[in-house]
Amino acid sequence: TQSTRPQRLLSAVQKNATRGDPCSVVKAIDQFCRSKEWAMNVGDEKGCILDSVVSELNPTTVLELGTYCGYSTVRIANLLPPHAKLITLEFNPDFAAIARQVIAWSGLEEKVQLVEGASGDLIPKIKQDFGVQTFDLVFLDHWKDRYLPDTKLMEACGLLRKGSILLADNVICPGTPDYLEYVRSSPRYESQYFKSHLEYTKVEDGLEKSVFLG
Ligand SMILES: Nc1ncnc2c1ncn2[C@@H]1O[C@H](/C=C/CNC(=O)c2cc([N+](=O)[O-])cc(O)c2O)[C@@H](O)[C@H]1O
Ligand SMILES: [Mg+2]
Repeated sequence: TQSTRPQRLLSAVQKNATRGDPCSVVKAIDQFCRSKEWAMNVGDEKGCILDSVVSELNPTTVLELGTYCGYSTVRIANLLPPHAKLITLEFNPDFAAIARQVIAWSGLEEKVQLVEGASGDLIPKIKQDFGVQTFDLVFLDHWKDRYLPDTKLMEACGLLRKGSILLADNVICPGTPDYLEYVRSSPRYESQYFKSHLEYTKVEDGLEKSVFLG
Protein backbone atom coordinates (compact mmCIF):
# COMPACT_ATOMS: atom_id res chain seq x y z
CA THR A 1 0.00 0.00 0.00
CA GLN A 2 1.09 3.58 -0.67
CA SER A 3 2.70 5.37 2.26
CA THR A 4 1.31 8.72 3.40
CA ARG A 5 3.30 11.95 3.60
CA PRO A 6 3.34 11.86 7.43
CA GLN A 7 4.68 8.28 7.25
CA ARG A 8 7.43 9.42 4.85
CA LEU A 9 8.20 12.36 7.16
CA LEU A 10 8.54 9.97 10.12
CA SER A 11 10.85 7.70 8.09
CA ALA A 12 13.04 10.70 7.30
CA VAL A 13 13.27 11.47 11.04
CA GLN A 14 14.14 7.86 11.92
CA LYS A 15 16.73 7.79 9.15
CA ASN A 16 18.37 11.20 9.58
CA ALA A 17 17.83 12.30 13.19
CA THR A 18 19.59 11.10 16.34
CA ARG A 19 17.30 9.48 18.90
CA GLY A 20 16.97 11.73 21.94
CA ASP A 21 18.18 14.82 20.11
CA PRO A 22 15.22 17.18 19.53
CA CYS A 23 17.22 19.63 17.42
CA SER A 24 18.22 16.87 14.99
CA VAL A 25 14.54 15.86 14.70
CA VAL A 26 13.53 19.45 13.85
CA LYS A 27 16.39 19.72 11.32
CA ALA A 28 15.48 16.39 9.70
CA ILE A 29 11.86 17.47 9.21
CA ASP A 30 12.83 20.87 7.79
CA GLN A 31 15.31 19.20 5.42
CA PHE A 32 12.63 16.70 4.32
CA CYS A 33 10.12 19.51 3.70
CA ARG A 34 12.64 21.66 1.79
CA SER A 35 14.20 18.93 -0.32
CA LYS A 36 11.55 16.20 -0.63
CA GLU A 37 7.93 17.12 0.19
CA TRP A 38 6.34 20.30 1.53
CA ALA A 39 4.33 19.71 4.71
CA MET A 40 2.31 22.10 6.88
CA ASN A 41 4.75 22.37 9.80
CA VAL A 42 5.30 25.84 11.24
CA GLY A 43 8.79 25.46 9.76
CA ASP A 44 12.23 26.91 10.50
CA GLU A 45 11.61 30.62 9.86
CA LYS A 46 8.36 30.98 11.85
CA GLY A 47 9.78 28.33 14.21
CA CYS A 48 12.46 30.78 15.33
CA ILE A 49 9.74 33.30 16.26
CA LEU A 50 7.88 30.52 18.12
CA ASP A 51 11.12 29.64 19.94
CA SER A 52 11.72 33.24 21.02
CA VAL A 53 8.16 33.62 22.38
CA VAL A 54 8.48 30.33 24.32
CA SER A 55 11.97 31.13 25.65
CA GLU A 56 10.95 34.62 26.77
CA LEU A 57 7.78 33.33 28.48
CA ASN A 58 9.31 30.20 30.04
CA PRO A 59 5.82 28.67 30.38
CA THR A 60 4.94 25.78 32.69
CA THR A 61 1.60 25.00 31.03
CA VAL A 62 1.24 25.01 27.23
CA LEU A 63 -1.68 23.97 25.01
CA GLU A 64 -1.17 23.20 21.30
CA LEU A 65 -4.19 22.93 18.99
CA GLY A 66 -3.37 20.71 16.01
CA THR A 67 -0.39 18.40 16.52
CA TYR A 68 -0.16 17.13 12.92
CA CYS A 69 3.26 15.35 12.83
CA GLY A 70 4.54 16.88 16.06
CA TYR A 71 7.08 19.33 14.59
CA SER A 72 6.02 22.34 16.69
CA THR A 73 5.33 20.03 19.62
CA VAL A 74 9.02 19.05 19.62
CA ARG A 75 10.18 22.66 19.09
CA ILE A 76 8.13 23.88 22.07
CA ALA A 77 8.78 20.93 24.41
CA ASN A 78 12.52 21.23 23.79
CA LEU A 79 12.48 24.71 25.35
CA LEU A 80 10.29 23.95 28.38
CA PRO A 81 11.69 23.97 31.92
CA PRO A 82 11.62 20.68 33.89
CA HIS A 83 8.14 19.69 35.15
CA ALA A 84 6.49 21.93 32.55
CA LYS A 85 3.61 20.31 30.63
CA LEU A 86 2.63 20.59 26.97
CA ILE A 87 -0.83 19.26 26.11
CA THR A 88 -1.35 18.86 22.36
CA LEU A 89 -4.72 18.03 20.76
CA GLU A 90 -5.04 16.10 17.50
CA PHE A 91 -8.23 14.55 16.14
CA ASN A 92 -6.80 12.55 13.22
CA PRO A 93 -5.68 9.17 14.64
CA ASP A 94 -3.21 8.56 11.81
CA PHE A 95 -1.50 11.92 12.36
CA ALA A 96 -1.56 11.34 16.14
CA ALA A 97 0.16 7.97 15.69
CA ILE A 98 2.92 9.56 13.60
CA ALA A 99 3.31 12.47 16.02
CA ARG A 100 3.70 10.11 19.00
CA GLN A 101 6.63 8.44 17.23
CA VAL A 102 8.23 11.77 16.26
CA ILE A 103 7.90 12.98 19.87
CA ALA A 104 9.31 9.68 21.16
CA TRP A 105 12.26 9.88 18.75
CA SER A 106 13.08 13.32 20.14
CA GLY A 107 13.02 11.90 23.69
CA LEU A 108 10.53 14.48 24.94
CA GLU A 109 7.60 12.18 25.85
CA GLU A 110 7.87 13.20 29.54
CA LYS A 111 6.93 16.79 28.73
CA VAL A 112 4.19 16.07 26.20
CA GLN A 113 0.65 14.77 26.58
CA LEU A 114 -0.86 14.12 23.15
CA VAL A 115 -4.66 13.79 23.45
CA GLU A 116 -6.64 12.42 20.52
CA GLY A 117 -9.89 14.21 19.87
CA ALA A 118 -11.48 17.42 18.64
CA SER A 119 -10.55 20.64 20.43
CA GLY A 120 -14.24 21.61 20.73
CA ASP A 121 -14.91 18.44 22.71
CA LEU A 122 -11.67 18.34 24.72
CA ILE A 123 -11.24 21.98 25.81
CA PRO A 124 -14.23 21.84 28.21
CA LYS A 125 -12.73 18.73 29.83
CA ILE A 126 -9.18 19.97 30.36
CA LYS A 127 -9.57 21.33 33.91
CA GLN A 128 -11.15 18.14 35.26
CA ASP A 129 -9.34 15.53 33.14
CA PHE A 130 -5.84 16.95 32.72
CA GLY A 131 -5.27 18.81 35.96
CA VAL A 132 -4.46 22.12 34.30
CA GLN A 133 -6.24 25.22 35.59
CA THR A 134 -4.93 27.84 33.17
CA PHE A 135 -2.42 27.93 30.29
CA ASP A 136 0.57 30.25 30.13
CA LEU A 137 0.75 29.75 26.36
CA VAL A 138 -1.60 28.43 23.65
CA PHE A 139 -0.23 27.69 20.15
CA LEU A 140 -3.03 27.66 17.55
CA ASP A 141 -2.22 25.74 14.36
CA HIS A 142 -5.29 23.62 13.59
CA TRP A 143 -8.12 24.25 11.10
CA LYS A 144 -8.17 27.99 10.59
CA ASP A 145 -11.94 28.36 11.08
CA ARG A 146 -11.55 26.85 14.56
CA TYR A 147 -9.20 29.52 15.94
CA LEU A 148 -11.97 31.95 16.94
CA PRO A 149 -14.55 29.50 18.32
CA ASP A 150 -11.86 27.69 20.31
CA THR A 151 -10.50 30.97 21.70
CA LYS A 152 -13.98 31.92 22.88
CA LEU A 153 -14.37 28.42 24.32
CA MET A 154 -11.07 28.70 26.23
CA GLU A 155 -12.23 32.04 27.64
CA ALA A 156 -15.58 30.54 28.66
CA CYS A 157 -13.89 27.53 30.30
CA GLY A 158 -11.62 29.80 32.35
CA LEU A 159 -8.46 28.38 30.80
CA LEU A 160 -6.91 31.82 30.22
CA ARG A 161 -5.62 34.11 32.98
CA LYS A 162 -4.28 37.67 32.94
CA GLY A 163 -1.05 37.40 30.95
CA SER A 164 -1.84 34.15 29.09
CA ILE A 165 -0.43 34.30 25.58
CA LEU A 166 -2.12 33.06 22.39
CA LEU A 167 0.30 32.49 19.51
CA ALA A 168 -1.47 31.82 16.21
CA ASP A 169 0.12 30.42 13.04
CA ASN A 170 -1.05 31.27 9.48
CA VAL A 171 -2.90 34.48 10.25
CA ILE A 172 -2.09 35.65 6.67
CA CYS A 173 -1.77 32.37 4.73
CA PRO A 174 -4.08 30.45 4.66
CA GLY A 175 -5.45 33.25 6.87
CA THR A 176 -7.72 33.50 9.90
CA PRO A 177 -9.59 36.78 9.27
CA ASP A 178 -12.33 36.41 11.88
CA TYR A 179 -9.80 35.43 14.60
CA LEU A 180 -7.46 38.30 13.66
CA GLU A 181 -10.31 40.83 13.74
CA TYR A 182 -11.35 39.54 17.16
CA VAL A 183 -7.98 39.62 18.94
CA ARG A 184 -7.02 42.94 17.34
CA SER A 185 -10.27 44.75 18.21
CA SER A 186 -11.15 43.18 21.58
CA PRO A 187 -10.19 45.27 24.64
CA ARG A 188 -9.37 41.95 26.36
CA TYR A 189 -6.30 41.33 24.16
CA GLU A 190 -3.08 43.15 23.33
CA SER A 191 -2.02 41.84 19.90
CA GLN A 192 1.24 41.95 17.93
CA TYR A 193 1.96 40.64 14.41
CA PHE A 194 5.27 38.93 13.61
CA LYS A 195 5.73 39.11 9.85
CA SER A 196 7.39 36.06 8.29
CA HIS A 197 6.83 33.62 5.42
CA LEU A 198 4.73 30.54 4.85
CA GLU A 199 6.87 27.56 5.79
CA TYR A 200 9.50 26.63 3.20
CA THR A 201 8.24 29.31 0.75
CA LYS A 202 8.59 33.04 -0.07
CA VAL A 203 4.86 33.67 0.41
CA GLU A 204 4.03 36.12 3.19
CA ASP A 205 2.62 34.68 6.40
CA GLY A 206 3.08 35.47 10.07
CA LEU A 207 2.32 34.72 13.69
CA GLU A 208 -0.05 36.80 15.81
CA LYS A 209 0.88 37.02 19.50
CA SER A 210 -2.04 38.08 21.69
CA VAL A 211 -1.81 38.66 25.44
CA PHE A 212 -5.05 38.03 27.35
CA LEU A 213 -5.64 40.99 29.68
CA GLY A 214 -8.18 39.22 31.92
N1 LIG B 1 -10.60 20.93 15.96
C1 LIG B 1 -9.48 20.19 15.94
N2 LIG B 1 -9.12 19.48 17.01
C2 LIG B 1 -7.97 18.75 16.98
N3 LIG B 1 -7.15 18.65 15.90
C3 LIG B 1 -7.52 19.34 14.82
C4 LIG B 1 -8.67 20.14 14.77
N4 LIG B 1 -8.75 20.73 13.56
C5 LIG B 1 -7.68 20.30 12.85
N5 LIG B 1 -6.94 19.45 13.62
C6 LIG B 1 -5.68 18.84 13.22
O1 LIG B 1 -4.74 19.90 13.07
C7 LIG B 1 -4.04 19.78 11.83
C8 LIG B 1 -4.59 20.76 10.86
C9 LIG B 1 -3.92 21.84 10.56
C10 LIG B 1 -4.48 22.83 9.58
N6 LIG B 1 -3.38 23.61 9.05
C11 LIG B 1 -3.45 24.10 7.83
O2 LIG B 1 -4.45 23.97 7.12
C12 LIG B 1 -2.26 24.80 7.28
C13 LIG B 1 -2.23 25.03 5.91
C14 LIG B 1 -1.13 25.67 5.37
N7 LIG B 1 -1.11 25.90 3.97
O3 LIG B 1 -2.09 25.50 3.27
O4 LIG B 1 -0.15 26.53 3.44
C15 LIG B 1 -0.04 26.08 6.15
C16 LIG B 1 -0.10 25.84 7.54
O5 LIG B 1 0.92 26.22 8.37
C17 LIG B 1 -1.20 25.22 8.11
O6 LIG B 1 -1.21 25.05 9.48
C18 LIG B 1 -4.31 18.36 11.37
O7 LIG B 1 -3.39 17.48 11.98
C19 LIG B 1 -5.73 18.13 11.87
O8 LIG B 1 -6.03 16.77 12.03
MG1 LIG C 1 0.33 26.21 10.40
